[in-house]
Amino acid sequence: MANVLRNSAKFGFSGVLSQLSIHSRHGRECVSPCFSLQQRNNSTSPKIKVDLDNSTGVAVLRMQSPPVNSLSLDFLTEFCINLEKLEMDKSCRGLIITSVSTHTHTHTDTDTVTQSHKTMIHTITPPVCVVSQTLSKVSSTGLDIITLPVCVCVCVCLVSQTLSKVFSAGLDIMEMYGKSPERCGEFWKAVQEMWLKLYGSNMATIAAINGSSPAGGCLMSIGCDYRIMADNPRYSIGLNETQLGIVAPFWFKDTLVNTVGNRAAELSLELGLLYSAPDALKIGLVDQLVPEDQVLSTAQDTMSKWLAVPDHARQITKSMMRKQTIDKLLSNREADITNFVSFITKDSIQRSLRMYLEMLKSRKA
Ligand SMILES: CCC/C=C/C(=O)SCCNC(=O)CCNC(=O)[C@H](O)C(C)(C)COP(=O)([O-])OP(=O)([O-])OC[C@H]1O[C@@H](n2cnc3c(N)ncnc32)[C@H](O)[C@@H]1OP(=O)([O-])[O-]
Repeated sequence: MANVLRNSAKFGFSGVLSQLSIHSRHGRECVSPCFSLQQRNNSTSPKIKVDLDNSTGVAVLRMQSPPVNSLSLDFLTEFCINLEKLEMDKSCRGLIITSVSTHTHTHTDTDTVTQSHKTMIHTITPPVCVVSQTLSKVSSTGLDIITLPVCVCVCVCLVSQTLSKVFSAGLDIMEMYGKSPERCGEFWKAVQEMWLKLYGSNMATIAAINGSSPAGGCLMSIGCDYRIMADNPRYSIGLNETQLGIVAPFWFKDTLVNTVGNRAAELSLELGLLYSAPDALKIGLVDQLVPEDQVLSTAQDTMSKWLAVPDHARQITKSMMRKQTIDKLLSNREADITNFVSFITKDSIQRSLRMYLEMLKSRKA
């Protein structure tokens, strides 16, 4: 739809119609899907797993980037590639976004070292199991120095933490802290791209929020058409940027206003509020609460209702509702990047981010 929206500025509303009729996947032949396991297409990348059920036309995209599904440049790039692939796949009409509820990420790596040579393994999150022909060791630190015999082949097996408490912790703060202006600009462009692709998607999109969803995680959720959240007192959702001393850009704000209305958005943004699930439901930040173990099945049931509406009618309506908001960013993209870079690289903002990171770590300790 992003393309359709872009073109529609040129062609007017009838242009949207004709564009959509070209892009419409099923027109009026909308069959209420049953969620069988037939013809399943799978795609797994390190941080994201996608299962597309061709019999229903519904894809489930699971974020699986420990420890908290933070949105790094790599993550966002993978996310956008997956979204684009699904968007181009005519058999895919609906997308559910969720986090893996219990996650076991296995990674193997090999290395050759000489006697007494100390190898530092950086990229491990605990618990970690390091296995070699002569060594078997468990580390709880995630950062270990091991001494190995001559030319031994090391097999590193990583079993990561579960992600059961988090949908997404939002933008990866490490991407905004201590980075060059060029890198910050590249990162911000990827954040824009994620939102443009999601908010303008032709697919019906549902966020199955099975964990906390602050800041960028909330943006991803409100970028979808519908939100179902686990009714768990530990989870919260909201655009809490001001709590970090940073400012949510206009298109975060616009998306929130479009979701909860001006007054609730004003309170929410200025105070950087994180809402409990019931409070999020009360202001309309999420549409439905369900027990945690029913989040995905409810999303699938709900999706069948969305897909019972003829695609072209739903897409044109979505376009009418979102086009203005999307166009606003499209016509200010470069200025928005420049603005973000000059803001985020300021000493005072960097200090705020460092304090926030320290707070996160001390809270953990
Ligand atoms: C203009 C810009 C707009 C900005 C938009 C944004 O999205 S700004 C983003 C706003 N986002 C927020 O304000 C959310 C901040 N995060 C949280 O509130 C909590 O982490 C949680 C509730 C998501 C999960 O609680 P939990 O008890 O399950 O987990 P835990 O707390 O123990 O964390 C585990 C590890 O992950 C680390 N880490 C965490 N988040 C981030 C991050 N975004 N990035 C990077 N790292 C992050 C944390 O430091 C810790 O590292 P350590 O010590 O192991 O090296």
